[in-house]
Amino acid sequence: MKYLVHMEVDIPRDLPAEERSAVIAREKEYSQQLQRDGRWPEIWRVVGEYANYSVFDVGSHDELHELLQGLPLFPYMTIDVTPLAAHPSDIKA
Ligand SMILES: O=C(O)CC1=CCC(=O)O1
Repeated sequence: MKYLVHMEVDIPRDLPAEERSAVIAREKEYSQQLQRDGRWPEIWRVVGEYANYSVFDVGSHDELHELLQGLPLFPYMTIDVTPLAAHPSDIKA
């Protein structure tokens, strides 16, 4: 099942710089592991914003929920999820 996910990041300004760098590094590692195993096939920066659009390819709503809750930046994010279905005009389908 595929999902379009919008993540907007808002890290509090008073978070110490070291903690900020550490959480961003953990986020990158977590994300790249999911990209490698195929569950996070697309990630795109939104131009001019600390936000991304991502595509997740997972087995269930519950699995996606667990993955999103596990994001190191989860406490600092606003997340919107759109479930995707096949389009009848898609020539790949
Ligand atoms: O920078 C972002 O958009 C938040 C994020 C998600 C995965 C990652 O590495 O950073």
